[in-house]
Amino acid sequence: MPIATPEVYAEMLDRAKREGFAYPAINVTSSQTLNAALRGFAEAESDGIVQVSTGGAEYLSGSTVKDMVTGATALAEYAHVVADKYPVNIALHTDHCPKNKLDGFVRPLLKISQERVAAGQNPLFQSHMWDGSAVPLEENLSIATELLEEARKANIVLELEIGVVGGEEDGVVGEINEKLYSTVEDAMATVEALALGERGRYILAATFGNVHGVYKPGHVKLRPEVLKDIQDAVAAKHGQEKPFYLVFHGGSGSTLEEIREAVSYGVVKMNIDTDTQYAFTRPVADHMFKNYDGVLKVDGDVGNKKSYDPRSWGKAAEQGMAERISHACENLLSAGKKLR
Ligand SMILES: O=C(CO)COP(=O)(O)O
Ligand SMILES: O=C[C@H](O)COP(=O)(O)O
Ligand SMILES: [Zn+2]
Ligand SMILES: [Zn+2]
Repeated sequence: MPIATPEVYAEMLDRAKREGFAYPAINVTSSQTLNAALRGFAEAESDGIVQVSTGGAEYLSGSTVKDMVTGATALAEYAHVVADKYPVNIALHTDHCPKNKLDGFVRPLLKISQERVAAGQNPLFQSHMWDGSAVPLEENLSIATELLEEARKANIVLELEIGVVGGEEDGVVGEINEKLYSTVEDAMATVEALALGERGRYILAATFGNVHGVYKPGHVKLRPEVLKDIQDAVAAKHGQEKPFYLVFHGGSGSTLEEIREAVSYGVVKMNIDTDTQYAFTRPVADHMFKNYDGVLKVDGDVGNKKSYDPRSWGKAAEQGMAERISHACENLLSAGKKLR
């Protein structure tokens, strides 16, 4: 299928909320991890979301070039070509973008899509995230208002974040505190500033103890009921059931119970990176250890071309990552639900 059009993406999100499932959103950093994601979604017969972080985009441009817009554009153009060969709908998204990177990432990408739409084409990406969790809520929502209008002009969905996700991204490392839980007041202020879709479509990363990465059991305390409280409070005031389309960050390492409970409160997108990174790298480690004297020229020998050809271990890596993604589709109940 071609990459999801704005209409198909809207239908994907609406259907997920209506039918109570969510899409995995998989971070990719190369054509190969993208191919793995497409394969994983196709094998699960699930539509899905592929996303690029600012660091991923920089890496994609070439590790010495380091230009986020170049890398994100290249990945998206490549995806627009190869996605055609898979029987599922894939939306392209960009992940966490803090304030100091907006001018070098989300704003120029929005401009590229606005130009495409003005020329009668579809946008390059279907959604972008503005991560204002490091600035005060008022400023977060004021920047969100401006970006929502720009996104609307390009038929793009905006993701925003209230509360803070733990881990490297938001600089909250090691500590678990109340900032990791969004409040009903934050949610009310969000609706005040952005309405509920009438001024442009957005999805909301409301946090409930989420932390990026995988930790030993007991470290992360997810409280999905925070999402229910937020949905119920806004529903009571605005008369819409489950008003927000919610995003679950830090999906790696979460239990099936936590995932299913969050989905039941209106999560439509769950980000997974760390677990799929491991699933890609694990078979490579296996290959290198098992073929030690093939990938290395041990004791003056010549090694084995078949062992060090990047395709030989790359295929195993893709398969490992694809399997983890199919598993995520089952956990999130998107498996078997591809639109058409
Ligand atoms: O939230 C994420 C990307 O935005 C992914 O988090 P994990 O690496 O914990 O899965
Ligand atoms: O937001 C978290 C994702 O895992 C992205 O990570 P990254 O910035 O290292 O690419
Ligand atoms: Zn954040
Ligand atoms: Zn995240």
